[in-house]
Amino acid sequence: FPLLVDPTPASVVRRLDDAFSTLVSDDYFFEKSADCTSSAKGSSAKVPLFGSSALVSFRRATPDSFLLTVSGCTAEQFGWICVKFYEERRKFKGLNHSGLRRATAEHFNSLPPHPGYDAHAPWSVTDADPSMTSSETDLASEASAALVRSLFPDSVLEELSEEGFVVIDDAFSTSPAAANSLTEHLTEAAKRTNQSVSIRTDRVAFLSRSDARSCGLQSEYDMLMAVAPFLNDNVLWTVEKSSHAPVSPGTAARPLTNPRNIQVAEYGEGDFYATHSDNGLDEGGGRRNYRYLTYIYYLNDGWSASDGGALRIRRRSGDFETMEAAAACCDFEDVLPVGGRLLVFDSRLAHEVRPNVNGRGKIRRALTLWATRPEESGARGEVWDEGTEGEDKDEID
Ligand SMILES: O=C(O)CCC(=O)C(=O)O
Ligand SMILES: [Fe+2]
Repeated sequence: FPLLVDPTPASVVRRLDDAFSTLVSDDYFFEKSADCTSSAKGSSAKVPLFGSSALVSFRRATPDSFLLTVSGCTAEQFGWICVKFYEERRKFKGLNHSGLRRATAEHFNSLPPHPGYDAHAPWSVTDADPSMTSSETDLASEASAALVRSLFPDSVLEELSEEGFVVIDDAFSTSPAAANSLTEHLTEAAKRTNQSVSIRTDRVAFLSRSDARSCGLQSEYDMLMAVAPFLNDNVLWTVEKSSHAPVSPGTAARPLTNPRNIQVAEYGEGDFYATHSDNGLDEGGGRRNYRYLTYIYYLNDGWSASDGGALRIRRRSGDFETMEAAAACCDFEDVLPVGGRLLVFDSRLAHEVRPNVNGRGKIRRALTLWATRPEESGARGEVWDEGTEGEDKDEID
């Protein structure tokens, strides 16, 4: 689909070419290789996730238009590549993205969400951070598997299954300097989400393992990634009658899959997130996505009740259609976001982040990962509202 640009000063063309090169060299989704050309006319890259033939190229078609071409992949993979570019669209300021936007919306309206990545046992750092040596990644993989084993004795697994959530204190000790370094990352990468400020006011970014490493948070990243492999091996998974056929790479025996990136969120003074479910019911009675368990690791040294910012979780609130009904019916527990605390809960449960009211400008920070369970979620595609107001306001310079 064509991406139009008008007018086309040489500097804009260069900037767009550079944006494409930077995107494909920085993102695990793409891979530059010998047969991927980069010339005055444009450049291309492979998409190893979708096999050896998937290719994306970004070329100047006419003096005032660019063409993004995707080849060698299935229709579903094409949809995922469109989503990827759409997520990165702000790097291509000045282009008309309506074709890309339409393809992304079509994808979301007709296909299920991304199933996630295989949750190896033990969690293998090598795949996530190929720039490290194999002895470094072996050590990190073993350390995170051992840590998670120690954090999830049977009593914790039982509590999680009975209550739908469990709080694990002193899971890890993170230096305040590492936590503070996230702010710099958030300034660069971060965004307010597309959700309205009446629902949430935090800022989020997604960190790859090398991003996490650059903030000194690689062990925290590994710990979060190692939970799904541990649970896959240590929980007796029951396949319910309603289950869908397994969606690769999830299987009936090893149902949890991992995303590649962890979310970091910052709540400044007054910031909050209203009652929501990370995987609520949609209009058709299915689930909105594949999320099955939410884990949140808090980075806030010396946080106390008077600072606010508790995560208020509603017991047994997974099957309510509206959050108002869940909040009215279900009693809650307030979990303070104290440093080193790991909270694990059923992603269906209603919860909210109470306002940060510490009064001293202290930022509340958390790392979040959602373990996904494709075959059991019942999700069939997210509802994508093409008319989302204000979505693209900042696209044109
Ligand atoms: O930071 C927290 O405690 C929870 C954040 C949350 O609910 C979310 O990001 O979905
Ligand atoms: Fe949430």
